[in-house]
Amino acid sequence: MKPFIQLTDVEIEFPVFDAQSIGLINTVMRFTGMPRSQASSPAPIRTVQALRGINLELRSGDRIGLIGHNGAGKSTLLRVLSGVYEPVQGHIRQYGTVSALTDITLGMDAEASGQDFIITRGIVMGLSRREARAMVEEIGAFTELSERLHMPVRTYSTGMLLKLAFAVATTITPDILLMDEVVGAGDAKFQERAQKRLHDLMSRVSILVVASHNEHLLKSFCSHALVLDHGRIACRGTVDECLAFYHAAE
Ligand SMILES: Nc1ncnc2c1ncn2[C@@H]1O[C@H](COP(=O)(O)OP(=O)(O)OP(=O)(O)O)[C@@H](O)[C@H]1O
Repeated sequence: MKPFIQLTDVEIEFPVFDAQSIGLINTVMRFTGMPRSQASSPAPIRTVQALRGINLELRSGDRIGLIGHNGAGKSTLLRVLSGVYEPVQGHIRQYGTVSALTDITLGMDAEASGQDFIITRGIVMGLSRREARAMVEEIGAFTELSERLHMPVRTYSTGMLLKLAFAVATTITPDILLMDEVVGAGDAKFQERAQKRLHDLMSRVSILVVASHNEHLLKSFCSHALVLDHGRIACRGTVDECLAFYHAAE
Protein backbone atom coordinates (compact mmCIF):
# COMPACT_ATOMS: atom_id res chain seq x y z
CA MET A 1 0.00 0.00 0.00
CA LYS A 2 1.28 3.50 -0.79
CA PRO A 3 1.60 6.09 2.00
CA PHE A 4 -1.45 8.29 2.61
CA ILE A 5 -3.06 10.47 5.26
CA GLN A 6 -6.76 11.21 5.49
CA LEU A 7 -8.30 13.64 7.97
CA THR A 8 -12.09 13.78 8.28
CA ASP A 9 -13.84 16.65 10.11
CA VAL A 10 -10.92 17.05 12.51
CA GLU A 11 -11.35 19.51 15.37
CA ILE A 12 -8.69 20.41 17.94
CA GLU A 13 -9.30 22.55 20.98
CA PHE A 14 -7.10 23.48 23.89
CA PRO A 15 -8.48 24.12 27.38
CA VAL A 16 -6.84 27.22 28.83
CA PHE A 17 -6.44 27.47 32.61
CA ASP A 18 -5.45 30.66 34.37
CA ALA A 19 -2.02 30.69 35.99
CA GLN A 20 -3.55 30.93 39.49
CA SER A 21 -5.51 27.63 39.11
CA ILE A 22 -2.48 25.79 37.78
CA GLY A 23 -0.35 27.14 40.65
CA LEU A 24 -2.99 25.97 43.16
CA ILE A 25 -3.14 22.44 41.69
CA ASN A 26 0.63 22.11 41.76
CA THR A 27 0.81 23.33 45.37
CA VAL A 28 -1.90 20.88 46.55
CA MET A 29 -0.21 18.01 44.77
CA ARG A 30 3.21 18.89 46.16
CA PHE A 31 2.00 19.07 49.78
CA THR A 32 -0.31 16.06 49.71
CA GLY A 33 1.73 13.87 47.38
CA MET A 34 -1.52 13.39 45.46
CA PRO A 35 -1.06 12.14 41.90
CA ARG A 36 -2.33 14.56 39.24
CA SER A 37 -5.05 12.11 38.16
CA GLN A 38 -6.69 12.34 41.64
CA ALA A 39 -6.49 16.10 41.99
CA SER A 40 -9.71 17.84 41.03
CA SER A 41 -9.02 19.99 38.01
CA PRO A 42 -10.30 23.56 37.87
CA ALA A 43 -12.63 24.47 35.03
CA PRO A 44 -10.76 25.96 32.09
CA ILE A 45 -11.37 29.70 31.80
CA ARG A 46 -11.83 29.26 28.06
CA THR A 47 -10.99 26.94 25.21
CA VAL A 48 -9.03 27.81 22.11
CA GLN A 49 -10.38 26.19 18.97
CA ALA A 50 -7.12 25.63 17.09
CA LEU A 51 -8.49 23.55 14.16
CA ARG A 52 -12.06 23.41 12.85
CA GLY A 53 -13.61 20.98 10.38
CA ILE A 54 -10.37 19.93 8.69
CA ASN A 55 -10.87 17.57 5.74
CA LEU A 56 -7.67 16.63 4.00
CA GLU A 57 -6.38 13.77 1.91
CA LEU A 58 -2.69 13.44 1.12
CA ARG A 59 -1.41 10.78 -1.28
CA SER A 60 2.01 9.58 -2.36
CA GLY A 61 3.74 12.33 -4.34
CA ASP A 62 1.91 15.20 -2.60
CA ARG A 63 4.08 18.10 -1.46
CA ILE A 64 1.97 20.54 0.48
CA GLY A 65 2.85 23.93 1.94
CA LEU A 66 0.90 25.27 4.92
CA ILE A 67 0.44 29.02 4.77
CA GLY A 68 -1.23 31.27 7.34
CA HIS A 69 -0.79 34.09 9.79
CA ASN A 70 0.68 33.53 13.27
CA GLY A 71 -1.71 31.38 15.28
CA ALA A 72 -3.65 30.19 12.20
CA GLY A 73 -3.17 26.53 13.18
CA LYS A 74 -0.21 25.36 11.04
CA SER A 75 1.85 23.81 13.86
CA THR A 76 -1.25 22.28 15.39
CA LEU A 77 -2.12 20.63 12.08
CA LEU A 78 1.42 19.25 11.81
CA ARG A 79 1.12 17.84 15.34
CA VAL A 80 -2.19 16.18 14.43
CA LEU A 81 -0.55 14.65 11.36
CA SER A 82 2.37 13.38 13.46
CA GLY A 83 0.04 11.89 16.08
CA VAL A 84 1.10 14.20 18.94
CA TYR A 85 -2.44 15.63 19.23
CA GLU A 86 -5.56 13.49 19.21
CA PRO A 87 -8.58 15.24 17.65
CA VAL A 88 -11.50 15.99 20.00
CA GLN A 89 -13.75 15.26 17.01
CA GLY A 90 -13.27 13.66 13.62
CA HIS A 91 -10.78 10.98 12.72
CA ILE A 92 -7.49 10.26 11.01
CA ARG A 93 -6.42 7.36 8.84
CA GLN A 94 -2.87 7.03 7.73
CA TYR A 95 -0.34 4.60 6.36
CA GLY A 96 3.43 5.01 6.16
CA THR A 97 6.33 5.94 8.45
CA VAL A 98 6.21 9.52 9.70
CA SER A 99 9.01 11.81 10.77
CA ALA A 100 8.22 15.21 12.25
CA LEU A 101 10.96 17.82 12.30
CA THR A 102 8.82 19.83 14.69
CA ASP A 103 10.01 18.89 18.17
CA ILE A 104 13.39 17.33 17.41
CA THR A 105 14.77 17.48 20.95
CA LEU A 106 11.55 16.19 22.56
CA GLY A 107 12.15 13.32 24.98
CA MET A 108 15.94 13.72 24.96
CA ASP A 109 17.37 12.11 28.11
CA ALA A 110 19.94 14.54 29.52
CA GLU A 111 21.97 11.73 31.12
CA ALA A 112 22.24 9.64 27.95
CA SER A 113 25.39 9.98 25.86
CA GLY A 114 25.17 11.40 22.35
CA GLN A 115 25.86 7.91 21.03
CA ASP A 116 23.00 6.40 23.09
CA PHE A 117 20.69 9.14 21.88
CA ILE A 118 21.52 8.32 18.24
CA ILE A 119 21.01 4.57 18.73
CA THR A 120 17.78 4.93 20.73
CA ARG A 121 16.26 7.31 18.18
CA GLY A 122 17.34 5.02 15.33
CA ILE A 123 15.58 2.07 16.98
CA VAL A 124 12.45 4.16 17.69
CA MET A 125 12.44 5.10 14.00
CA GLY A 126 12.35 1.43 13.05
CA LEU A 127 16.01 0.44 12.58
CA SER A 128 17.63 -2.68 14.02
CA ARG A 129 20.26 -2.08 16.73
CA ARG A 130 23.03 -2.85 14.21
CA GLU A 131 21.60 -0.34 11.69
CA ALA A 132 21.18 2.27 14.43
CA ARG A 133 24.80 1.77 15.53
CA ALA A 134 25.92 2.32 11.97
CA MET A 135 24.44 5.85 12.12
CA VAL A 136 26.85 6.93 14.86
CA GLU A 137 29.94 7.47 12.71
CA GLU A 138 28.20 9.39 9.95
CA ILE A 139 26.35 11.62 12.44
CA GLY A 140 29.58 12.23 14.39
CA ALA A 141 31.29 13.36 11.18
CA PHE A 142 28.36 15.47 9.99
CA THR A 143 27.98 17.30 13.31
CA GLU A 144 31.73 17.39 14.03
CA LEU A 145 30.83 16.03 17.47
CA SER A 146 32.63 12.66 17.18
CA GLU A 147 34.85 13.46 20.17
CA ARG A 148 31.85 14.32 22.37
CA LEU A 149 29.48 11.48 21.51
CA HIS A 150 30.48 9.38 24.55
CA MET A 151 29.57 12.24 26.94
CA PRO A 152 26.10 12.87 28.45
CA VAL A 153 24.07 15.28 26.35
CA ARG A 154 23.58 17.52 29.43
CA THR A 155 27.20 18.61 28.89
CA TYR A 156 26.45 19.87 25.35
CA SER A 157 25.77 23.49 24.46
CA THR A 158 22.31 24.32 23.06
CA GLY A 159 23.79 24.57 19.56
CA MET A 160 25.46 21.15 19.90
CA LEU A 161 22.21 19.59 21.11
CA LEU A 162 20.27 21.02 18.20
CA LYS A 163 22.90 19.88 15.71
CA LEU A 164 22.78 16.35 17.08
CA ALA A 165 18.98 16.19 17.16
CA PHE A 166 18.79 17.63 13.64
CA ALA A 167 21.32 15.15 12.24
CA VAL A 168 19.51 12.19 13.81
CA ALA A 169 16.09 13.39 12.61
CA THR A 170 17.35 13.78 9.04
CA THR A 171 19.29 10.53 8.70
CA ILE A 172 16.41 8.16 8.03
CA THR A 173 14.09 8.80 5.11
CA PRO A 174 10.46 8.44 6.24
CA ASP A 175 7.48 8.01 3.90
CA ILE A 176 5.88 11.17 5.29
CA LEU A 177 7.95 14.19 6.36
CA LEU A 178 6.38 16.98 8.44
CA MET A 179 8.25 20.24 8.95
CA ASP A 180 7.59 23.48 10.78
CA GLU A 181 9.61 26.26 9.13
CA VAL A 182 13.11 25.22 8.27
CA VAL A 183 14.90 23.84 11.26
CA GLY A 184 17.79 26.08 12.16
CA ALA A 185 20.73 24.69 14.09
CA GLY A 186 24.37 25.52 14.56
CA ASP A 187 26.66 28.14 13.12
CA ALA A 188 26.71 29.51 9.55
CA LYS A 189 28.99 26.73 8.24
CA PHE A 190 26.77 24.03 9.73
CA GLN A 191 23.62 25.80 8.49
CA GLU A 192 24.84 25.50 4.91
CA ARG A 193 25.43 21.76 5.24
CA ALA A 194 22.17 21.36 7.17
CA GLN A 195 20.16 23.05 4.41
CA LYS A 196 21.62 20.72 1.82
CA ARG A 197 20.87 17.66 3.96
CA LEU A 198 17.34 18.87 4.55
CA HIS A 199 16.69 19.63 0.90
CA ASP A 200 17.96 16.17 -0.09
CA LEU A 201 15.63 14.60 2.46
CA MET A 202 12.65 16.71 1.32
CA SER A 203 13.12 15.57 -2.26
CA ARG A 204 13.32 11.87 -1.29
CA VAL A 205 10.15 11.49 0.82
CA SER A 206 6.84 10.34 -0.58
CA ILE A 207 4.63 12.95 1.16
CA LEU A 208 5.92 16.31 2.36
CA VAL A 209 4.01 18.80 4.51
CA VAL A 210 5.88 21.99 5.36
CA ALA A 211 4.60 25.01 7.27
CA SER A 212 6.57 28.06 6.28
CA HIS A 213 6.49 31.80 5.81
CA ASN A 214 9.37 31.42 3.32
CA GLU A 215 7.80 31.78 -0.13
CA HIS A 216 10.94 30.75 -1.96
CA LEU A 217 11.06 27.48 -0.03
CA LEU A 218 7.35 26.83 -0.63
CA LYS A 219 7.70 27.48 -4.36
CA SER A 220 10.81 25.30 -4.61
CA PHE A 221 9.54 22.26 -2.73
CA CYS A 222 5.74 22.25 -2.80
CA SER A 223 3.34 21.65 -5.65
CA HIS A 224 0.24 22.61 -3.70
CA ALA A 225 -0.68 24.52 -0.57
CA LEU A 226 -3.37 25.20 1.99
CA VAL A 227 -4.10 28.55 3.57
CA LEU A 228 -5.21 28.23 7.18
CA ASP A 229 -7.21 31.01 8.76
CA HIS A 230 -8.34 30.80 12.41
CA GLY A 231 -8.09 27.02 12.30
CA ARG A 232 -10.03 26.52 9.06
CA ILE A 233 -8.78 25.71 5.57
CA ALA A 234 -9.56 28.96 3.75
CA CYS A 235 -7.98 28.10 0.39
CA ARG A 236 -6.56 25.06 -1.42
CA GLY A 237 -4.66 25.22 -4.67
CA THR A 238 -1.24 25.61 -6.23
CA VAL A 239 1.37 27.43 -4.16
CA ASP A 240 0.95 30.54 -6.36
CA GLU A 241 -2.84 30.52 -6.00
CA CYS A 242 -2.61 30.13 -2.24
CA LEU A 243 0.03 32.85 -1.84
CA ALA A 244 -2.13 35.22 -3.93
CA PHE A 245 -5.16 34.40 -1.74
CA TYR A 246 -3.13 34.90 1.44
CA HIS A 247 -1.73 38.27 0.34
CA ALA A 248 -5.13 39.52 -0.90
CA ALA A 249 -6.60 38.77 2.55
CA GLU A 250 -3.82 40.65 4.42
N1 LIG B 1 -0.81 24.30 24.05
C1 LIG B 1 -1.68 25.25 23.71
N2 LIG B 1 -2.56 25.75 24.61
C2 LIG B 1 -3.45 26.69 24.27
N3 LIG B 1 -3.54 27.22 23.04
C3 LIG B 1 -2.69 26.77 22.11
C4 LIG B 1 -1.71 25.77 22.38
N4 LIG B 1 -1.00 25.54 21.23
C5 LIG B 1 -1.51 26.36 20.30
N5 LIG B 1 -2.53 27.09 20.81
C6 LIG B 1 -3.36 28.08 20.10
O1 LIG B 1 -3.86 27.43 18.93
C7 LIG B 1 -3.88 28.34 17.84
C8 LIG B 1 -3.05 27.77 16.69
O2 LIG B 1 -1.68 27.77 17.07
P1 LIG B 1 -0.52 27.20 16.13
O3 LIG B 1 0.73 27.14 16.96
O4 LIG B 1 -0.99 25.97 15.49
O5 LIG B 1 -0.40 28.37 15.05
P2 LIG B 1 0.65 28.56 13.84
O6 LIG B 1 -0.16 28.80 12.61
O7 LIG B 1 1.62 27.45 13.82
O8 LIG B 1 1.37 29.91 14.26
P3 LIG B 1 2.90 30.45 14.00
O9 LIG B 1 3.01 30.84 12.54
O10 LIG B 1 2.95 31.65 14.90
O11 LIG B 1 3.83 29.35 14.42
C9 LIG B 1 -3.36 29.68 18.38
O12 LIG B 1 -4.49 30.46 18.75
C10 LIG B 1 -2.56 29.28 19.59
O13 LIG B 1 -2.55 30.32 20.54
